[in-house]
Amino acid sequence: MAAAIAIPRELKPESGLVKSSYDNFEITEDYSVPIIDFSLLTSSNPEERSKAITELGMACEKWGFFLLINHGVPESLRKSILEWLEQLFNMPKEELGKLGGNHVMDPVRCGARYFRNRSGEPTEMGYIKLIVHPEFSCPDKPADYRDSVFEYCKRVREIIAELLKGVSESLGLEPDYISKATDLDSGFQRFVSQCYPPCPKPELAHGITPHSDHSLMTIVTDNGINGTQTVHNGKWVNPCPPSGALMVNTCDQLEILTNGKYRSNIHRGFQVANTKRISVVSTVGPSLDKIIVPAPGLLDESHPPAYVGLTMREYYELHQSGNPAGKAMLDLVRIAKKETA
Ligand SMILES: O=C(O)CCC(=O)C(=O)O
Ligand SMILES: [Fe+2]
Repeated sequence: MAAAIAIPRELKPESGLVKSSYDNFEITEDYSVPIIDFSLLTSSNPEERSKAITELGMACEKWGFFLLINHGVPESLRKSILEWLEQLFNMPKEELGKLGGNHVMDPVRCGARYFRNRSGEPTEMGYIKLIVHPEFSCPDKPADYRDSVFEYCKRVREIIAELLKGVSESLGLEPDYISKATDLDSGFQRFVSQCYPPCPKPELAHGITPHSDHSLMTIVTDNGINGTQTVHNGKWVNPCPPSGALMVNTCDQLEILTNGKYRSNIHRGFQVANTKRISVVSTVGPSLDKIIVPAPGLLDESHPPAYVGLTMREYYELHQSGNPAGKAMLDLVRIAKKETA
């Protein structure tokens, strides 16, 4: 039985926009982010593969984030998705809103949402959130892109399944441990996109509330205008992926499953001065009815379970029912450490 959890008031929908202490972190240009070569992770050369798995484990442990190259998603497919989104976000917001519902489990949700600019004023942006697996949902407007969206989502799901195989191995678990423990074949996948308006006053540019994602892993790409920033060592890093590279974040369900060894990363989507920015975010998580708990193989006397189990559905509904700043949602399932005498 999953534990009953009270939702703190500040996470309820009526609370609206959330300010966060992460907003005060400075943005640094001085960094070198981990890059994982997907072709090495799937290489038939055991040495190459083993090295790539070690690098993957390091990236998950030290950053909770990496750039993925040679992933095999055709550029034409990515472009087609962005073309569709461009048309979708050109629709009047009221029309966009009519394409979907309002409940967190509605398969299509879209319309306008808000973030704060630097002076604290709400700024409107377009968004769409689709549930794309195990059932695939996608509006038919604008027409003719459904097959591309389906294909992109399938490719992303396959990449994440392969990455999670490597993650299992990097932890010394069986390659299919995470896939089995999460019932990944029926995993809960979403396709999310946001359209940030250009910011006419660069000094006021800002972004959505810093947060961690609810799933196992998230893959992010954009219309070539980079703006997904990630927290590392108390600073904001803007990784600026090389052309075609995908950004990968580790998420809350992976933190729970690894008992905190691979922690979910805090990130935010940022507005860019004078240019419209469209981000494309794909989250892949456990099957909705699976209760996710720390892997027994990673527990011992000095590493007791650090999180209580919830089903993915419970966790997702809690995560989406408010505006969870930072890791507020994960904090709800964290077990307080026992005081030692
Ligand atoms: O829009 C972005 O750049 C990131 C969005 C994001 O983090 C999310 O949708 O979970
Ligand atoms: Fe996110």
